[in-house]
Amino acid sequence: MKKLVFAGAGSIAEALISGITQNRLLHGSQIWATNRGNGERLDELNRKYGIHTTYNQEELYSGADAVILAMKPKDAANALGQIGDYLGRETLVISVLAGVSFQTIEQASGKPLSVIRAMPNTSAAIGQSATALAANARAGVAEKELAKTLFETVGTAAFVAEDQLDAVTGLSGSGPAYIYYLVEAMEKSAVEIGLDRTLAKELIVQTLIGAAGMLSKSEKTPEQLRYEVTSPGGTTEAGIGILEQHGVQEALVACIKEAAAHSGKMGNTFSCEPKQIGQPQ
Ligand SMILES: NC(=O)C1=CN([C@@H]2O[C@H](COP(=O)(O)OP(=O)(O)OC[C@H]3O[C@@H](n4cnc5c(N)ncnc54)[C@H](O)[C@@H]3O)[C@@H](O)[C@H]2O)C=CC1
Ligand SMILES: O=C(O)[C@@H]1CCC=N1
Repeated sequence: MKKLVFAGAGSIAEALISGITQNRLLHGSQIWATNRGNGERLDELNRKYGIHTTYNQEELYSGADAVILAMKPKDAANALGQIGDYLGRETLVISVLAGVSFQTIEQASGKPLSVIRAMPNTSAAIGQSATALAANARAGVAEKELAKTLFETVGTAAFVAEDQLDAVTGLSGSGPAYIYYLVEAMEKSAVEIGLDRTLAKELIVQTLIGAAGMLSKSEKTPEQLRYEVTSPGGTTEAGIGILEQHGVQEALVACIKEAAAHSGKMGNTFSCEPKQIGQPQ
């Protein structure tokens, strides 16, 4: 790949740019980005990663091998309406938009496009995303390979059916936020029980890394691993008893189901006049 374009320059675009450049799949000079009008943000990305930034659509899209749609779903109809004219048939469109279907993307662009939908997460910034991908019927073997290589550079990547993507979004797209929420509570309580904030952070982070390593390397289920920590009549049992009283596991199940359902609804915030695919613009 010679030229990769980001339409949208927010959190997920930066996480991907960071992971892609750190892992040297592409040099910053091969990456281009634009946003809705925040020039300072584009300057920041240019300084940090050496990428090109522009509001000139012709310059942005010409010769692009792939364009990553990385704006909010509600802004995508407008964006696709504008950029559809600049996308060549050979340009692969990669959408990270939560909940927006292939059909909607093609209708909004008014063009038959090779589209790959991807649901990464922000851990792409350090090469640790868990990404699920789905390809439309026009995306061929080479396009799928390109997308897989791109997302494997920033973590793991696997193809799923399009109808699985809302579930993936609720689970692993939003997933890092659930973990950070838990860590916020662990940090708050650590200070309240008398630990130094810096020490607490080190202990929490290593505990997470260790638990993630056990989940990944051990053949035991999470439940078995939890039982091994929980000495009868001990501290873990006392603590988990409080989580059970508060219905924390049920709350987490409801959280993930709600996030997945919301992903499905996000596609509906994308409203556009359907264009006839294949008609001249
Ligand atoms: N933040 C995350 O962890 C993840 C986000 N996503 C998806 O990525 C997309 C972006 O999310 P964030 O980065 O969190 O949002 P954000 O709000 O941080 O960034 C959105 C960017 O899109 C730009 N934008 C808006 N309209 C535009 C237009 N017409 N043309 C070009 N750029 C335009 C904005 O200026 C901004 O740079 C969403 O669709 C979301 O569903 C997917 C996976 C993870
Ligand atoms: O919160 C969101 O809608 C996006 C999609 C997955 C993670 N962030």
